Amino acid sequence: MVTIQETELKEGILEAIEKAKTLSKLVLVSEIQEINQIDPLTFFIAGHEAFFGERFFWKDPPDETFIIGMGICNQIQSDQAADRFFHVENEWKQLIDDAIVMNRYKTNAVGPLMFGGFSFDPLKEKSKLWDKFSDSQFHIPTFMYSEIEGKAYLTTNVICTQNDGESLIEKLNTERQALFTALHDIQTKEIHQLKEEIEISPDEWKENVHSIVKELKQGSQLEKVVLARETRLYFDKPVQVEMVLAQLLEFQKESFIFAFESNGDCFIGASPERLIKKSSESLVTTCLAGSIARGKTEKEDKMLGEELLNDPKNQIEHQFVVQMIKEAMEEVCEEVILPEKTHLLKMRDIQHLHTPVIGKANEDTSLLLLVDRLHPTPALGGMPKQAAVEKIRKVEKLDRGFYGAPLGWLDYQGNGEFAVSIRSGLIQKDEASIFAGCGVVKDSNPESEYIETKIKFRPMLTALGGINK
Ligand SMILES: C=C(O[C@H]1C=CC=C(C(=O)O)[C@@H]1O)C(=O)O
Ligand SMILES: [Mg+2]
Repeated sequence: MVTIQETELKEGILEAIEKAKTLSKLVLVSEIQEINQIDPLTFFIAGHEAFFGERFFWKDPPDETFIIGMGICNQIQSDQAADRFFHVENEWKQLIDDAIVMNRYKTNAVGPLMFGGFSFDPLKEKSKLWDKFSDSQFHIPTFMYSEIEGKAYLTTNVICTQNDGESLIEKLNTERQALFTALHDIQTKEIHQLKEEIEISPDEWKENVHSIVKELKQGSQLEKVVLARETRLYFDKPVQVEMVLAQLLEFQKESFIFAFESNGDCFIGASPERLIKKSSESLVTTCLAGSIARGKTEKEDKMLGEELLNDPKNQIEHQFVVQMIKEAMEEVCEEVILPEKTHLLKMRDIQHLHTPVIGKANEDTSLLLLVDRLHPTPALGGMPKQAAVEKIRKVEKLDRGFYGAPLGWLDYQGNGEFAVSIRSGLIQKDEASIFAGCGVVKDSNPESEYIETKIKFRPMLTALGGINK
């Protein structure tokens, strides 16, 4: 049980109400305390009754950072396409500029933090699929459990207005107590079963790959276009997000694992791809493109890895990403370091060509500025960026929504991390959509690319119960 330091939070709230009166605006109060570790998934499950639809879950690949949010204390959302990254950053700054933060810890990812992301392309014609999400959507949680390098913290955030009074403190305390009581009363529920799996227009997708290959060969300005597709799944009862998360945590340990609930739907996945991480001035990003299956034996797996490393088509696909990310990083960094040789990154179902890139950011470089500069990398868009995005907008049947786009967190000190939200799906009660795409270059073959997307569906399909483990 956490001991709640009521007095500190109370003082903060009373101060914030006064400040709200003086400034005639909302004031955010944030209290942070170190607590005993709680299993992150258990904390997420504990919010099922009281905070369903208002939760998020985040884990990074080395298991250094777990962030679980409950309740929406405030949100930043918009469907505005122009300058959307700048717009979100501005709103965030305005909120935290006047915030009262009671933080004695020198740790990232505690205190005021917003979690969320952006759609892949705000100019794509909208379908019903993503009507529960805005093009830019971030939640500032009421309660947040952060586990950072083995230490655990609880943040409590509250927005105060000039009309609030002491009853706000009582309400918050009751909610917080209920959440911690629920930790000891986790009930197992009957698991959903997959009834039907429908690939959306696979032949049309292959036709699209074929046409793009033809265009690339004819010497258009385009050099690479990533094409994605969808599989729709039907279940016998509502999908239990918690069970899917448990599966992802068990089988996709090398990935970012995320869940983001919004208005009853849940965007969830296990992505191996980091877009950008910022901790003070230190930056880390990843070039990830070029894929092959895992082998059934160690020997076969090694052989496949070697084949991938030496395959010209996959190397070209990968090098477009390296080229673009290197350029982007050089614009905003004092120094950029990347290995000379491409590495392999192996997950349970797939292996990729991988080039990690690190840099030291110039002083005025913000995380969202970097997200803006990098999204979409040629691992999800293509080369050149603008022409590829326009091509995808025109020919792709899928409304990508949040798939393939930046998803992650930003704290009040400017630190944070965004993944590229691939190997993901959208859960909608007793239905779900899962997404997968492929980098199409001159030497692509529609059938092989199709098989590659089949492999990329596997992490989500397994987690949803569609493939026996
Ligand atoms: C677009 C996806 O993967 C990207 C990331 C790694 C490898 C890729 C590839 O080899 O095509 C893709 O560029 C996806 O998983 O949906
Ligand atoms: Mg590929």
